[in-house]
Amino acid sequence: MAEPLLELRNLRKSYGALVVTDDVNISVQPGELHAIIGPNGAGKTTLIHQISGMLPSNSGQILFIGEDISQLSMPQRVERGLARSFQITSILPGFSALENVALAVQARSGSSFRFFGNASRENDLNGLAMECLGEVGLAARARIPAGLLSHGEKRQLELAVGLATAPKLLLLDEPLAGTGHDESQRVVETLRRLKSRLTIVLIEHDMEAVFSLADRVSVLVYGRVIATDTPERVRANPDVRAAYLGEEELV
Ligand SMILES: Nc1ncnc2c1ncn2[C@@H]1O[C@H](COP(=O)(O)OP(=O)(O)OP(=O)(O)O)[C@@H](O)[C@H]1O
Repeated sequence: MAEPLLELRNLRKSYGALVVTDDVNISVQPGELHAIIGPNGAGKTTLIHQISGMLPSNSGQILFIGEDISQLSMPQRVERGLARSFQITSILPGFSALENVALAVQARSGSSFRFFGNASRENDLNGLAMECLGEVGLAARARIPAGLLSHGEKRQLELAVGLATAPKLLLLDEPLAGTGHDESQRVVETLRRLKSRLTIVLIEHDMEAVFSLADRVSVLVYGRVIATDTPERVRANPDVRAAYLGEEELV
């Protein structure tokens, strides 16, 4: 196997006596879509927070492209190409879809845009932002105020904002949550397109989507990884099936 793009080594997070992620070891290969599934409260969101730098870990290491990034801040991780999609709550409803993405492009580009005149700067920003919107299938909705987009379109906009940071790896926390059937199909198609050029770590409760998109799946139960394998093998794994009894159906 190639050198992993992202490697979690013995990662752990606890709140007092409650151990939320416990000795987590996961390797994400370049180009793969690696899903992390698990019953409610298994620690999936906490793990994404630890990887993105939103939450410090109690122990363990996070290696990204061979570098130990465990002590880096969230912006430093984004700079290195490790981004998470921003939640709907971070979208500015009064600004158009294009402006939302352009702001994210500007944040990434920092000073490099200062040297352009205003008009050309705006053209460059908008051009890059339009590319991101095009990738998620929202180009036709670029001028609509974000607050007027449907729920599914807002989730696509979150993806575009994530893409604006030019990531090598995108962390996605439940991108299908709250979407209807048609909308979720659109987001799945977008993810299928993105996975051809990006490495993706996906947390998702929609098992149909997970099993159709993922190259490999890690299963987290009570903060521990009980299996990492292809979707077919994970689905057939008796420990995984037992962990899911009474939970979401494993399709
Ligand atoms: N700040 C916190 N303080 C104390 N306990 C917390 C905190 N954040 C999360 N937890 C606990 O950690 C456990 C894992 O939560 P987490 O949200 O990571 O799980 P999850 O797998 O993402 O769940 P879900 O699938 O329901 O979103 C839960 O028992 C939760 O109550």
